[in-house]
Amino acid sequence: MRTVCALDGLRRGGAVDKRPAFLEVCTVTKRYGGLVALDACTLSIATGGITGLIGPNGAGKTTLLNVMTGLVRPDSGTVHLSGADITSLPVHRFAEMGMARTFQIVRELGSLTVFENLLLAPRHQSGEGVGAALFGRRKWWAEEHANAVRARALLERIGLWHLADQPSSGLSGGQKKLLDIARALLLEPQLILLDEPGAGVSPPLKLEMIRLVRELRAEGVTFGIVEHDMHLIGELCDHVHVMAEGRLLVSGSFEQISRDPRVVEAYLGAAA
Ligand SMILES: Nc1ncnc2c1ncn2[C@@H]1O[C@H](COP(=O)(O)OP(=O)(O)OP(=O)(O)O)[C@@H](O)[C@H]1O
Repeated sequence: MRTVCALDGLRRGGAVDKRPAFLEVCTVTKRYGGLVALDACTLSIATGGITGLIGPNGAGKTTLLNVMTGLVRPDSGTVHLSGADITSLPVHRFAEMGMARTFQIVRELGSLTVFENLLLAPRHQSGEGVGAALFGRRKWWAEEHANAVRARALLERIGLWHLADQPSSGLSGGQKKLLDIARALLLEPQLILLDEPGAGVSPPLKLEMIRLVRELRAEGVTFGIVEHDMHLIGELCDHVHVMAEGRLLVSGSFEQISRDPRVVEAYLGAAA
């Protein structure tokens, strides 16, 4: 697989990830009025790895995730998946291309049970148009059965099967985050982008999350993780990009970026 855009990280110092890129953003700029949320940002997520995206508040991490998943269109620059330019694709095509994501704040589906939440999550399946209703009923039932089996298997995997019939509004913050990952997994993605998976999650469930992400990576899933929890980043990520003011500041292993004075300065500057 070729790398599409020249890696600015080389010029910025730190260690460049030499593995093939699964997802690349090339000189992406996004403005909100006079505010530059992303400023010619270039970085990549390596195939089969767990890449961390960190940076102080307002650095542009969530905006970048939104651009990567088609929710926000960049003013300029491109997004490439396995070398193909996907910048202008409609948002639903991103899932078909093998991408799924979770959100910083889990969408509330309060009155549904935990199991229903998974059954009603978007997934790849046959259309439900008139043609499908007339000719595809048997196939539709087979798919619904397979979906239920899969939903159960996923709930067992994330340790929430015993809560399947409970309203999802009663779940803890961490359980909701795990359920959101399970919803993403229904798409059978090759790449999952997690937006602050550790926020509001208790230490035992954080361990559960670490175990799940490692297990999925071993099965071949690629991850991109936006996170403020440095313990989670250190435990999971084989490569970390540090963003500041809409740009890539420095990249490297967790150990490398932890001792980089520019990283310390970016965080202290934001706190000042
Ligand atoms: N829809 C929007 N309209 C206007 N400004 C926005 C919008 N989305 C983001 N911004 C601004 O863009 C900048 C980058 O925001 P973004 O949420 O991407 O940062 P972040 O690194 O994810 O921050 P945090 O760690 O606090 O979540 C911020 O100054 C933010 O206020």
